[in-house]
Amino acid sequence: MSQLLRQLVIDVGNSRIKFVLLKTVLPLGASHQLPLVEHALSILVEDPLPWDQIADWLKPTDTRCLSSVAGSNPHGIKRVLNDWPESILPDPLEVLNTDDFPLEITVDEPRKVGIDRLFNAVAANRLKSTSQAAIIVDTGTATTVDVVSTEGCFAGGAILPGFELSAKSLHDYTALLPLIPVEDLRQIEPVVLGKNTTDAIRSGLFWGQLGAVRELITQHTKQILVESTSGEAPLVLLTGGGSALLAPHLDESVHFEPLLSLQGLALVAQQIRGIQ
Ligand SMILES: Nc1ncnc2c1ncn2[C@@H]1O[C@H](COP(=O)(O)OP(=O)(O)O)[C@@H](O)[C@H]1O
Ligand SMILES: CC(C)(COP(=O)(O)O)[C@@H](O)C(=O)NCCC(=O)O
Ligand SMILES: [K+]
Repeated sequence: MSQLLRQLVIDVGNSRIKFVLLKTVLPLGASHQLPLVEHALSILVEDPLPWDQIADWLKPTDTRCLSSVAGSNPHGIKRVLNDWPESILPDPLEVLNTDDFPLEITVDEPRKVGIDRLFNAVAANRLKSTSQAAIIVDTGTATTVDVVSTEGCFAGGAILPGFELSAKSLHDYTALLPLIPVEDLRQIEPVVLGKNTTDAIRSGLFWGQLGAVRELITQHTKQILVESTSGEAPLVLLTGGGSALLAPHLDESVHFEPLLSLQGLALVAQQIRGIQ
């Protein structure tokens, strides 16, 4: 008989905290599936925590619900845990660390890799075929462009400033450049040839980030194909808070999965519980 597993997962990043309620139908069927998103919201790290709204997500059912908290921002995680409303949200509460789950990590210092990058790799392993590598673009505070090997190992990648961080550093480290809100990039596609300071910054932020991501995908793909025995093109996944801006401009073969690391976190919690 099939059973429904609900999971509340919370990913605490450097800019935003993401809250997602996911459901998985057990036993797991086709392997190429991620937990399904029922509800999602994100707040700035300093905003009040939206516990009442999350409790409302859980009200309509009495299905069991696992909750997990993790992310790349230890200070933010502490705030979430200290504020945890035990009376309205379900225990048990799992707080995941890099050591908590099985994923081969072939980099110099595995323990130093951001856990959000590893959750992406776990989710990518669910989506890719066993003869294929994966490239994951995650546009958050930092943008990461990472590689998962054909064998499913987190193999490393590249880290660069994301949209908002780039905008902020142009303003903070120059005398004359204004702060450009990232919302400006969402509203209209920036012109390439900026005729004033603001348009020139918008152009650099948008087309520069897009160009960097494209080039890193190209370089990773080249390397993957050199090392590959199957010759299969990698699965390219796009995620993170800024991913909707890039999605329309990337190749159609790129898979847009805006909540990939939260789904990866849910999969890891399932593994730890022996649910899969
Ligand atoms: N609601 C939003 N309004 C404006 N920008 C957003 C929003 N959500 C995400 N972003 C963009 O995404 C980035 C944050 O993405 P996210 O993946 O949540 O980052 P992190 O995990 O580092 O907190 C911001 O820097 C911003 O560029
Ligand atoms: C690269 C990151 C800052 C990305 O975090 P985010 O932008 O999602 O908040 C984070 O994964 C991190 O702090 N990593 C530690 C260093 C590493 O991954 O090698
Ligand atoms: K991230």
